[in-house]
Amino acid sequence: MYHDQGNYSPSYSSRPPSRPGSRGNGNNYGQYQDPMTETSQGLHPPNRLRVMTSMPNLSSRYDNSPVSSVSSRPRPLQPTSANPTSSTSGTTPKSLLNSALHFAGGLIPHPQESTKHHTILRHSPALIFYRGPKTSLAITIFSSPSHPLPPDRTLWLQQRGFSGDTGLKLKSLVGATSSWMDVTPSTQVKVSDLEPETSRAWERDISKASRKLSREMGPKAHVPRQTHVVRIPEAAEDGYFRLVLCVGGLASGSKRKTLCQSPVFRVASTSSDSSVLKGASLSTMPIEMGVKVASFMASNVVQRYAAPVVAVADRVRPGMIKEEVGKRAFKTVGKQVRNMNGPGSERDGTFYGFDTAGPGGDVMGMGTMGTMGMGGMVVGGEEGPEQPFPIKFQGRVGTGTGRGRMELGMPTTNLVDVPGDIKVNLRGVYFGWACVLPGRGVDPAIIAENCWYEAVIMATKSAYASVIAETDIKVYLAHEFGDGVRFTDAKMKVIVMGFIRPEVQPAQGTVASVQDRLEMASQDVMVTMASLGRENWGPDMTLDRLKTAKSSRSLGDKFNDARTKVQRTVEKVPVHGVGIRTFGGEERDRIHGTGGYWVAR
Ligand SMILES: Cc1cc2nc3c(=O)[nH]c(=O)nc-3n(C[C@H](O)[C@H](O)[C@H](O)COP(=O)(O)O)c2cc1C
Ligand SMILES: Nc1ncnc2c1ncn2[C@@H]1O[C@H](COP(=O)(O)OP(=O)(O)O)[C@@H](O)[C@H]1O
Repeated sequence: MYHDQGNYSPSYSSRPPSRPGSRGNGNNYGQYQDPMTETSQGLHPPNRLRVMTSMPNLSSRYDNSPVSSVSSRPRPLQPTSANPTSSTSGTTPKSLLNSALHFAGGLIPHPQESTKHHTILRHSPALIFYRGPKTSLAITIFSSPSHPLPPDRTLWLQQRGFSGDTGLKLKSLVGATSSWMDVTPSTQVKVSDLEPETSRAWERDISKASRKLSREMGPKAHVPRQTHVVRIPEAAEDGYFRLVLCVGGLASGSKRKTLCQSPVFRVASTSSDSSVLKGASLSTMPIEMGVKVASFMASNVVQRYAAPVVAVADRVRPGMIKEEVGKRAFKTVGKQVRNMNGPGSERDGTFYGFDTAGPGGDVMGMGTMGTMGMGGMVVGGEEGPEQPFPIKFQGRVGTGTGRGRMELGMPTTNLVDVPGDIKVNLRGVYFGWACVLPGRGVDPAIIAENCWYEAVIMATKSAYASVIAETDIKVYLAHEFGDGVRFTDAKMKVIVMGFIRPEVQPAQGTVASVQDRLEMASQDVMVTMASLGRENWGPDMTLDRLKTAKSSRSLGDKFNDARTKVQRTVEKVPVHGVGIRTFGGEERDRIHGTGGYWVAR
């Protein structure tokens, strides 16, 4: 702790968990909930004829009037944020979009398509609202017992009515010459990694589809093999798509062979979009009515939330994202670290006596390991943090699980509402300073204002399967606040000063023993205390430095700063959640990579 006489004395006494609870929802947009996850209690899709004829009565149908829900299973799209306890009425963007989603989603009556040996079942509704880099589609692949899925199976996104700008973008993004885009999910996860509500909904879909397949093709003609959550790249824009299951065609260099295709689906944002009817056929026409309804309702409401920000964003649009991304020194440093085979990685392995897991796939930037002096106890040089550190951000204290407190005697704060770029770029164990802001959840007698504590910051693989590679951020403050003290919901500022080590992931299906975790944790705390105890590593000096770095910038740089700020604001406004496309989708695609995940059945 800084400006305090208290000694650090970790308490390792075991106490029972007092409040087991959930983690943050992994949503970058704070409290905002994904409209797609709220459909489970939503509206019963009106009958087909009404779709075509009821448009003039929309306002009376959707303005404030709760409409009774007859049934509807959850429509899983986003396993990290399923929230079945939602309202079905009102004029919030989400409830309006829900209505529209059900309104339109029930209209295309082909949730599965089969060939002789393969079936693709679509779990997601036919109408998928754009939700930024997390736009995704869930399917389950079935195949006949004689045709298990080959390991080199691939999934491709094919746009119907593919042309114009979108075509060019897709091509430039994948460097391909055709309109097919490889969207094979990058990560395999276990069923236990899935959000339970979502998992159950998929299982219900699978049982229903299995029964239908048995009736139509004979008992057990096709059996479930894999469920895929495919990330729909932003470059795909609005329009009609289907997924095509193939074998070969990637690095293997072999020719791509089509096995089966998914039912068609529609990706729609609420931006005014001339491609609305592109790719639509007679059988999909009704859905367009739904989309129009949704756009009409959502854009009216969303305008109030997002219009000012989007307007500003549009003015500063050119090149902004490039600058933003270019400024991410993380990337370069991350690469350096990844290239550091040899001394650095060996040190981590032996230092903690574990096999260390490096950053996965597309995760950028682990930060810098600095130099280890003083018998391996400090990170970084005497002159203070090295680029890209210090990195400052803020989050909110979420609910804990009680596990760390009980098992290690070390409670850790699960930080939620952390900016998306932090969750995407940090991966591993870091050290720095943290300050709990006065206000909600904070007893001023226990936590003084403006008090910076030495902190271990853990950016670990997200607890639930997620469409893009994000981390959960946990903070351990090197201070004993007393028995059972919590500051849930408080705001916390964090300054990351340096990188200690990659996260240690024990072998799949196992957890590190309490003793090993305690060993790692106490080593981290010691490195943190020793490193931050040096002259140029204090919080005040760091804050001054951060300020000076800003004030010594040229006017041009400052202008860039301002633009970055606008960009951040845009990213924070839940525009993606309500289906508005902002600029920079392609850059985001590059950052997030193919994304997606799959489970074996
Ligand atoms: C400073 C610190 C570092 C830790 N590092 C690791 C680690 O690398 N791997 C691991 O499996 N557990 C590690 N742990 C232990 C778990 O993260 C611990 O069980 C966690 O605090 C429990 O929180 P949770 O229930 O929210 O997951 C560490 C704990 C602390 C306090
Ligand atoms: N030294 C500390 N570091 C971080 N959080 C602390 C500390 N002391 C108390 N807390 C509080 O305790 C909570 C975590 O404890 P708990 O809910 O038992 O979860 P866990 O055991 O999962 O870490 C934090 O959210 C925070 O409010």
